[in-house]
Amino acid sequence: MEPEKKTQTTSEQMTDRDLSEQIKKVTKDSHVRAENTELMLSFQKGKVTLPQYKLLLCSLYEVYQALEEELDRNSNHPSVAPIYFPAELARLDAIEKDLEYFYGQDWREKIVVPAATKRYCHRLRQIGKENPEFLVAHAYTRYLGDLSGGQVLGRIAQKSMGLKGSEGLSFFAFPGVSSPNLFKQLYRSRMNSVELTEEERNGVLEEAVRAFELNIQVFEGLQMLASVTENELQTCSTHSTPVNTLQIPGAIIKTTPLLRMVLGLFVALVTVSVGIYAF
Ligand code: HEM
Repeated sequence: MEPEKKTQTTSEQMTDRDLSEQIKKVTKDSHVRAENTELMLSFQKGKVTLPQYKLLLCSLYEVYQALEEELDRNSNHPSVAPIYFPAELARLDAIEKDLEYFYGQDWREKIVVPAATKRYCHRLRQIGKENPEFLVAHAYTRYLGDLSGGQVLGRIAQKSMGLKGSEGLSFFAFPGVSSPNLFKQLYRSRMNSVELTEEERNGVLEEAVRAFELNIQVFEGLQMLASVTENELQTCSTHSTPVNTLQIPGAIIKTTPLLRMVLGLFVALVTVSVGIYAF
């Protein structure tokens, strides 16, 4: 039998059969696409605006809430236990802190997300119930991304939005991880220790590509939402009383009664104007 090919990295011994290598390989093109979305390009060029960043935080809140709830619920599952690192990686509390900083104490009532974010969360909850072994693909995509490019992006974001210190940027900080590179090595070795059948392994690899795709769709949805909200709909929403949603193509915005009234008046005015013009 042919020996497994070894790939030497700085201090790790990897084989082509390692999940961490396979997953990196199958998502390589998706990573390039994700990096080149308009939103990520704005980040890299130091052009991310505060409204864009606030909207991104809203979506990250929903995504990490779903991801971390499903990881917690399945923490004893044999495919999840090895990669379960809530103390080091969990992002939800940090995002909540940032949202409170930007939106104030009633931030929960101001969450605005594109429809793509809802789809991403729906998928996370579905696999949490039906295929918990796929959670490794989603945890990899988000957490290793946050520990890699995310670190640079945090510093750029701080500069481009003129934020002082680390306020509003908790999302990028991992106080429980002293060396992101060493931690990534540990994480990869834990991924490689997950026992998967051939079918499950293929499912995980497919799911990783899907995870990147879902992220790309969120970024595209956010870009669209930012252009609509920047001028008109900056303060939206209420979570109390039944949640109301306003559908603009590809987006879900929770609206206040006042906002709905203003929009209603606007539509009525346009209708009357068109009527007068036609007359
Ligand atoms: C501005 C956008 C981005 C930049 C500049 C960036 C940059 C990087 C860099 C420099 C690495 C380290 C590569 C290595 O160690 O070989 C990395 C790794 C990674 N990134 Fe990104 N990234 C970006 C966006 C994203 C997004 C949007 C995601 C996912 C949603 C993502 C997921 C990952 C993952 C999972 C890894 C770990 C790869 C591995 O070692 O297996 N990245 N990124």
